[in-house]
Amino acid sequence: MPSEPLSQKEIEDRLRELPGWAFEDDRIFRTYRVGTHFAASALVAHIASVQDELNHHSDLTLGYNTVRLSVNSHDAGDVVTVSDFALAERVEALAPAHGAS
Ligand SMILES: C[C@H](O)[C@H](O)[C@H]1CNC2=NC(N)=NC(=O)C2=N1
Repeated sequence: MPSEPLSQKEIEDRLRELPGWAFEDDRIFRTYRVGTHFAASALVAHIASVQDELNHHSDLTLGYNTVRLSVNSHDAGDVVTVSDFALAERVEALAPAHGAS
């Protein structure tokens, strides 16, 4: 069942609880910085596992020591929904164990 698009205010209210996350071009996104390239690749693998669990997938970009996550909900017409924030909250919870900031 596709989620409903969130309003601009709902997005802004939710982003206030997610430092480091931002909204642009109908997506929410964040860049994590980690200590090494291999640590960044491990973070990508962990995020991918959670995305499969949630059946909600972001665009993940692996840099030298960064991981950029950008996501919206395709089934709602490529706009931001609660599913995107559910993923963001799960990633925020797992990131510290990877030394990500
Ligand atoms: C068929 C499969 O359940 C759907 O395509 C899932 C997969 N992952 C998804 N990821 C995102 N970001 N949006 C979706 O609507 C979505 N739908």
